[in-house]
Amino acid sequence: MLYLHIPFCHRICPYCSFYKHTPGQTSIGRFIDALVTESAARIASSGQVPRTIYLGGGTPSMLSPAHLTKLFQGLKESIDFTQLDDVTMEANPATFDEKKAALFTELGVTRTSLGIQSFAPHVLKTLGREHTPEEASASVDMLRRTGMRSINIDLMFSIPGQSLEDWKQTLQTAVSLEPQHISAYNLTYEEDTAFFESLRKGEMSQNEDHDADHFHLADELLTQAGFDHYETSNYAQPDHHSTHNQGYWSGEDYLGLGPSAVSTVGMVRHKNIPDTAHYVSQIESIGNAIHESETIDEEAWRLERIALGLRTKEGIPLTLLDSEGKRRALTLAEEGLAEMTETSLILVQRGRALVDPIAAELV
Ligand SMILES: C[S@@+](CC[C@H](N)C(=O)[O-])C[C@H]1O[C@@H](n2cnc3c(N)ncnc32)[C@H](O)[C@@H]1O
Ligand SMILES: C[S@@+](CC[C@H](N)C(=O)[O-])C[C@H]1O[C@@H](n2cnc3c(N)ncnc32)[C@H](O)[C@@H]1O
Ligand code: SF4
Repeated sequence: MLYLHIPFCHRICPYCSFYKHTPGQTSIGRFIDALVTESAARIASSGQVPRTIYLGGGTPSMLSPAHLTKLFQGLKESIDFTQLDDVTMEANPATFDEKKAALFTELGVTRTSLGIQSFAPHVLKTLGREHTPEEASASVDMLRRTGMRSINIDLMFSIPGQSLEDWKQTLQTAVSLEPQHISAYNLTYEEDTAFFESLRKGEMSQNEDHDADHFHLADELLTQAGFDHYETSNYAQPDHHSTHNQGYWSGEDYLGLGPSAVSTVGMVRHKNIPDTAHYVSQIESIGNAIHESETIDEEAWRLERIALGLRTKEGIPLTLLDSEGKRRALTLAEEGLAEMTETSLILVQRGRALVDPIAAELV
């Protein structure tokens, strides 16, 4: 698995804590050279043969056709694209036209994840998004017309000012566009964001009842529309589950390259420097941009497997739980929040909305 971080955005959304910035004076050509150099070097030194590639960000779709072509040509020098199961690229509506959409497929992208967030104009405004609902729908149509194998739509819920009816209409519009995958994220107030600051000042407030109501509505409506609710925030049509993201949840090794990207190979986690200018100069001078490294001990690994595994519909193997955890798991089953099989603990519908506090209780 290979993750590549493209840190550029046209505008910074007030809820987003991922590493990103406007391009400013960055030489994007030099950045792409650095990413290609780093990919070849880290693939060779780790012995990892990627089966999936994920281009995230930031906003990879805002790269120009020439820069996208340069990036993919460079990657193809060290990666055999015929051996890949899946190549995902994140895209924002209104950052590509039909010609660029056709180029995505031509270059080898098989799955596009579109950050639509909402189809309600007032919610898009609260989120500081640049696109209109019409542009979002047009982007989905454009990708489909150019033969994209799999289209994901990212949506967000429990946003201040978003009623349950707004959320229902957003879900219905998303379903009517017939994407193969929908991600529905509960808004989180991440530190160092404008939303977090508004929450701290009391200008925004969190409402756990809204969180649960919006979660259950998505579960009901999307499941009825034929989607498999395979992870807390993810719904897929048959055979369109994200293999790359499933790799993260099941604890596979992965390489994460580009500024701020995280890798985990053989219980060692590396994080690249979250600064594009430093990233480029370090790759050019010493060939890597690793900023933090840690060996994950067994206990930390166990806790991570529980927190991520409980989010999936397969649940967690009981062998991950200590005796106290097993006792708590039995209580969860008695309370109707989980199901215990001979080998696994799986959250049932009522428990799935409470996955984070339940995971905290089990460890
Ligand atoms: C890193 S963003 C990149 C996608 C793309 N740039 C965009 O904005 O459409 C990936 C997704 O994470 C989700 N996301 C980002 N910040 C979030 C937050 N604070 N709470 C919940 N979901 C969030 C959004 O749905 C977003 O589409
Ligand atoms: C929030 S998820 C959205 C996934 C999307 N819903 C889908 O189905 O493909 C993707 C984001 O997670 C972050 N991300 C994923 N893998 C990463 C890694 N290895 N290192 C750093 N960030 C990563 C990036 O910001 C990326 O844009
Ligand atoms: S949500 Fe997407 S477009 Fe908005 S700042 Fe984050 S990465 Fe950029």
